[in-house]
Amino acid sequence: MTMLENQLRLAISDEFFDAYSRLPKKAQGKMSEVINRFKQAPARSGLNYETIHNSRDKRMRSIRIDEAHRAIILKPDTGNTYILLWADKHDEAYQWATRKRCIINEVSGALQIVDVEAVEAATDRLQEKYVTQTIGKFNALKDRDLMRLGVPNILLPALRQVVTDEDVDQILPHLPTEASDALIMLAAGYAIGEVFAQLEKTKEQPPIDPEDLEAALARVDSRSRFIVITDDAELEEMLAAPLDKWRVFLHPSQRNLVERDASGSVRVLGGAGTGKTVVAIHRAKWLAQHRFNRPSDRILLTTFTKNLAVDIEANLRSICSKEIMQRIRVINIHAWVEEFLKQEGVETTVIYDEAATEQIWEEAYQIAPTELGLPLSFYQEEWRDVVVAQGCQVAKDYLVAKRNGRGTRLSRQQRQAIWVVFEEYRNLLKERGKREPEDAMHDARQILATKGAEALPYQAIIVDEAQDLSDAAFSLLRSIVGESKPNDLFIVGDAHQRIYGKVATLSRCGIDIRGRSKKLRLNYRTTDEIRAWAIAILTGVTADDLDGGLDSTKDYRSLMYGEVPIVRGFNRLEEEIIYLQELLGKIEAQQGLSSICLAVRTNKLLDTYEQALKNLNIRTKRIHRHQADNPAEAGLRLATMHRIKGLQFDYTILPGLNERTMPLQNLIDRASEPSAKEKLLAGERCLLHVAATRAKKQVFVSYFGNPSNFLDLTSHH
Ligand SMILES: Nc1ncnc2c1ncn2[C@@H]1O[C@H](COP(=O)(O)OP(=O)(O)OP(=O)(O)O)[C@@H](O)[C@H]1O
Repeated sequence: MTMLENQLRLAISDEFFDAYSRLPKKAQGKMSEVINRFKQAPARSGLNYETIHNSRDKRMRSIRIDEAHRAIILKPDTGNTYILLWADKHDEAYQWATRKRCIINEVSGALQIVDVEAVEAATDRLQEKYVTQTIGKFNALKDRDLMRLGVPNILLPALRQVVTDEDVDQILPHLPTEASDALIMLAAGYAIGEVFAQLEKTKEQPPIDPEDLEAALARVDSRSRFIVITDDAELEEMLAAPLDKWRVFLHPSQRNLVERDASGSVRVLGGAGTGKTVVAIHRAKWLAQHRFNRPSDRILLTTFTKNLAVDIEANLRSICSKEIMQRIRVINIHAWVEEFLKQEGVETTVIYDEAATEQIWEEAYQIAPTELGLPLSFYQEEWRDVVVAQGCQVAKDYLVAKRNGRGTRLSRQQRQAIWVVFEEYRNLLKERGKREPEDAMHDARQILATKGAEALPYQAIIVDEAQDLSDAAFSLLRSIVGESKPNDLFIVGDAHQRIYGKVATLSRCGIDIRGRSKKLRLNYRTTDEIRAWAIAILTGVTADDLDGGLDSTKDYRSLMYGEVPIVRGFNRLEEEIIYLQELLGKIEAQQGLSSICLAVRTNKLLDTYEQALKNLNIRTKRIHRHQADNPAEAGLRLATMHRIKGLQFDYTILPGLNERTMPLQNLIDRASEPSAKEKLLAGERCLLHVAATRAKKQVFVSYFGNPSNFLDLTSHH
């Protein structure tokens, strides 16, 4: 009899997969056999379900894996759903089981695993701390409301004792993930109504049956930690490879974005590492599977950087069938535009490197009105921040363009006089068969306007790294997918990570996200120490919400903890290199060099470090633009900070953070006016923020000579 025939079902918790991956290889093999036997016939499988004495949950049983190891399974009193929870050495497995209880939250309906012992200890600690009367931070909140947000009953007394932010930190590790999200928001000062609204819990669940495991497992909160096995092949696969949890377990805030119809375009914000890319990938799959599944349907998943597109495609492949993959096109926006123009017979080279336009700028500058006395850099900034940013094609566009954030005031006549230089620059480019990316996008849009969106197969577009796309890019994407319709655009981004200076406003590009804007708050990548350090780098930087409003980082947290980034200073490069050599040796002894990325501000610096490390016989490997990184390949990863946007590593090493390198002095000196300088400085801070947030475990920062001014701020952390 198979599982389905006798209606017995097996659910597995996310923690089980962690525990399983820590078992010795042989025990893993045995464990798989046990699962298979269970699936054949749970009641008659010959498996011995041992009761666990002193267990806080009477339904916990142990099953023998081999001589030394046991698995813990929840055997239901009623119903047919068994839940596999843990695997470990005999004594440790029993200890785990005695501490835990599996409960169905009576208000939220989620199935939750609570470490009763740890919760009791935390409650005692807080009660001892506040023996005298104090006003708890969350006292005004009703029990029922907290439970609706996912707080288990048993944690309410502890929560009532919370006074300071440190107390909140004590509680967070014991909460189910949906409730930690809510608590972070409450601690950051959100009103309960706002928390309900943002976490989509405005409606109370219908009455909950606290015995009905199956109903509980089907709820979105439970699905962040349990999977009901319906497909044997899927299970095999999950057990065979070390499980990337993002493939299976989505946070409720993530799943609510993925598996849901949207009446129009959606925008998702979230700090570094909150799973924006994960959500984009799952969304593409869901749409291709459930919404746009005719053979001719196509979904475009686009990014700003080429590397990330390559990486995303590899990840997408790991969760999609071949058939679904055929309907999803993953390509960075610039490559798409070049390909499209080529198909349309437009011969042009798109130039991405600003340095490559320098010569042409100088030629155009020859005709600049001398009476204005504006330096070339002024024209270049004005071009980038006003003309290109707002897609000005003719003088009239520029005359009415907004010049927010530009310091020097210009009269109408002056604008007219200046426009001549821009026109000349554009013409010179065209003469040489070249185009700037934004102009190429504009041209592509013009072509589409005559052909109509029906000429293209795309039913939906998903955008990652939206913060680096311009108005021209979004206007083009709108044309590609056609008139507004349900599920048309799904846009994820984070303005704190904007490193190419382009600011778009979606509403100006025909993209209306009102009522469909969401936020992700839990960092799944880095430790909270790295997150806090990287946020401190952003001091003074204001971030927008991609639609003309503001975004904040006050409710952005990580639930993993580790060491604060280590900052070391040296007098000379040679000394820094000796330090790096030692550091690399230490990490290599534990984990191999391929888990480390060394990232620096400029290509020139990268050459310097590469050479120095080669001289020391340290194996290195540069990160390529066109190739997904193969973790099996040996060697320390090397890249510029720009190149690693969207990627991640166990460790990042950020050397050469000297006074004149970060911010890059040559760049800052070119600013023609204070406001332009401010903008460049903010961009440099964002760049360091991006680099620091690539690390999962640890960040090592160093400099030689005088340190970067950005580092001062973080020393207080
Ligand atoms: N639900 C989840 N469960 C487990 N891991 C997750 C989950 N969501 C995301 N992650 C992991 O968190 C890390 C960061 O995810 P992702 O790259 O999607 O974040 P991001 O928001 O796009 O980051 P960034 O903006 O910094 O590039 C990845 O290792 C991913 O696998």
